[in-house]
Amino acid sequence: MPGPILAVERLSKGFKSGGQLVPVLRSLSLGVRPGESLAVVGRSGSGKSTLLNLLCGLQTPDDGIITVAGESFHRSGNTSFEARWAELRRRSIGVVFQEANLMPALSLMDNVRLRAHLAGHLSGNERGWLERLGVGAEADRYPDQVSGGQAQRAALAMVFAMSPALILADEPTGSLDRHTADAVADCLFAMQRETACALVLATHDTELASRCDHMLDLSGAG
Ligand SMILES: Nc1ncnc2c1ncn2[C@@H]1O[C@H](COP(=O)(O)OP(=O)(O)OP(=O)(O)O)[C@@H](O)[C@H]1O
Repeated sequence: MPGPILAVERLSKGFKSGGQLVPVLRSLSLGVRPGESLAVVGRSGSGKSTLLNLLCGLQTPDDGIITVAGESFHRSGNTSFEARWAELRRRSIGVVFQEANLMPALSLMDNVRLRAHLAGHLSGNERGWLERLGVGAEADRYPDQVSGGQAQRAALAMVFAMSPALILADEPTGSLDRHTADAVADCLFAMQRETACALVLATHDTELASRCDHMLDLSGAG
């Protein structure tokens, strides 16, 4: 069995409030292997987004070690810490948010091309990713000319076109109606299994969470 793409050891994070450190995550450990998916659930404010931010280096832990695709980050990171995280986000970590973060001045196709190019994975088959995600016909449209569901499919095409080792998805279907959310989730899980990348998905949606291989409930983790 392959080793984990993502490994977290004794991760802790808190925020200062009224001069006191309020713990959000306390000594959390987890691992996700290639092709595996982990749902992160928990009540509002339990730390789901904080965990995802830590897993892509957008926030710094108070303690613990995060290893992504063989690169380890300790709390006491040296001066190359930011640059190493930026490089990992560019090449290996695909991030999907609740709202598709497409460049408004570029067509869906050029958004996918740009993301693949930045990751060093421009293959010439970027239209193929849009087609597989069901938005091939919209490839030449701009983000303000497509629906929320179509934009989110394009955001997924961007992520898969970069051939990531790890996808972090924060409420990826949270802004969509049930029918569209299910269709987008079908695409996400199908492509994730096919490409054998690891997926960490934060959600309030228990139905969506139950489609993942494992579940981590952060309620009471702080
Ligand atoms: N930059 C920050 N400064 C201070 N406190 C913060 C900061 N970011 C998050 N918090 C606090 O940390 C806790 C966890 O927030 P987080 O956004 O991770 O929760 P969540 O589980 O994603 O919530 P939701 O489901 O509502 O999106 C909350 O109490 C929040 O107020």
